[in-house]
Amino acid sequence: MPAASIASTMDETTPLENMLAQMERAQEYAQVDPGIFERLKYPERTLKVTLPVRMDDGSVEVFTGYRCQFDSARGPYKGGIRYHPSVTMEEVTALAGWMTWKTALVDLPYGGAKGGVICEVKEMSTDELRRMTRRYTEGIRRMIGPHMDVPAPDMNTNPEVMAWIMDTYSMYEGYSIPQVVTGKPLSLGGTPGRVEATGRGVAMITRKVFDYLEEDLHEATIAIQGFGNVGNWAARLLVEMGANVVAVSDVTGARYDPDGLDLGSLLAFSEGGGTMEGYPDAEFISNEALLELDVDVLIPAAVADVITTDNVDDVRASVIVEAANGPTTTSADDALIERDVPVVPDILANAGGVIVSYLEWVQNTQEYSWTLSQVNADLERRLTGSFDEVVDAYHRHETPDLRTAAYTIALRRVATAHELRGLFP
Ligand SMILES: NC(=O)c1ccc[n+]([C@@H]2O[C@H](COP(=O)([O-])OP(=O)(O)OC[C@H]3O[C@@H](n4cnc5c(N)ncnc54)[C@H](O)[C@@H]3O)[C@@H](O)[C@H]2O)c1
Repeated sequence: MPAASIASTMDETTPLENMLAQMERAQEYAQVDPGIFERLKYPERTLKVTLPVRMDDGSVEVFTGYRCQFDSARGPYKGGIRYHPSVTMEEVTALAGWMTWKTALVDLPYGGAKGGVICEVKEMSTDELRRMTRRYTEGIRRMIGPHMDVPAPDMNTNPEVMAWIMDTYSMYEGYSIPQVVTGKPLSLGGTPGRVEATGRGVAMITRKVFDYLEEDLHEATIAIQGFGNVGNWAARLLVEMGANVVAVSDVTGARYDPDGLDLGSLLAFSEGGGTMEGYPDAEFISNEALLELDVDVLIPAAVADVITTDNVDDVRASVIVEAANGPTTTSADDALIERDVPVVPDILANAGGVIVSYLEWVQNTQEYSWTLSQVNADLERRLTGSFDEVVDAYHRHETPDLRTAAYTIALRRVATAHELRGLFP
């Protein structure tokens, strides 16, 4: 059983229940129209697709996939596609809801969506993954489109997978439509800066929260759960900013060195296909132990529901920056509020990815391209501006935490769009 599922069964709430509780808590401050608030608790639609795929040995395996479109009041649906054994319709719905609040919080002209396929990519060849991706794209192609719903990468999907989706969609339409997905390879209309955007945003937000707390990021100790796209870029950029990354993990476990890890060697090892379990240096500890390290910053950057009532009392970090979606359950949040531990919520901390996805889509739509420094400057402007808005709302509304402040802003923006558009018909 994957660790993610173990964590969720031990805790009392699911990601969807956590999201609804986060909305309820913010409604006290957002005070949006009760009818609109009721509407915002449910997705507009979710498609379940059955995907028969020819495997390399000639057999046929049948996969299940989903695409949930949560809300489109502010613009086309936007959200990643995840390949993971723990994908469920309920999890995809929560992730689509979080995308809705995230795009609203950072003020992008988008709604929210999410997709997922239940599969174990480590056990599949590239050809099998490509055939599954094409079949999934065929399954959801009536829902997606450059002005309708624009997918992007998430866990275990990458620019190559986006290229297959773009190709399959374009084949059906009869001409090339790069802007149907973001996170594409550079030579297919991808933007410089997209691959590292989420990790860069996490690093920028960590620096920003340190400035806000009037603490020095230089030499601050940092533990990061998950050393995939988001975790490894956040680690590199935080080290560039002078911080001390002392622990990182993947699904096999964590490596810990209180004096700071040799990140270059870890990156080379993992890029060569190595796992934390097989890495020869630094102390090997469990993912659970990483979450409980006495560090300045804890960055969960893997799966949902890892900070729960079971371990929250043992979490000793002074600040938590949520790079993963939904890493903290509602009751764990209550304990962190009680202890005054600042948590930068996922819908703000990991919004760098969707911001640069938006910049990619804008470039594709305008058939024009930007430089890396233009992209990074725009990312920083939007993300740090959103952080300031959240801090302002936190003080102005006297919300219990930054998450409630972020949701208050997001709920009001989405509700205003619904109010202005009116109830159909
Ligand atoms: N990629 C993006 O642009 C993006 C944007 C916003 C949010 N996120 C979120 O960030 C998180 C990580 O995404 P990613 O793109 O880096 O994925 P990834 O697949 O590149 O990396 C995931 C990492 O988590 C580890 N992992 C998987 N299951 C684990 C478990 N049960 N316990 C501990 N570690 C585990 C993997 O070994 C890997 O190191 C996800 O929650 C995702 O939704 C990603």
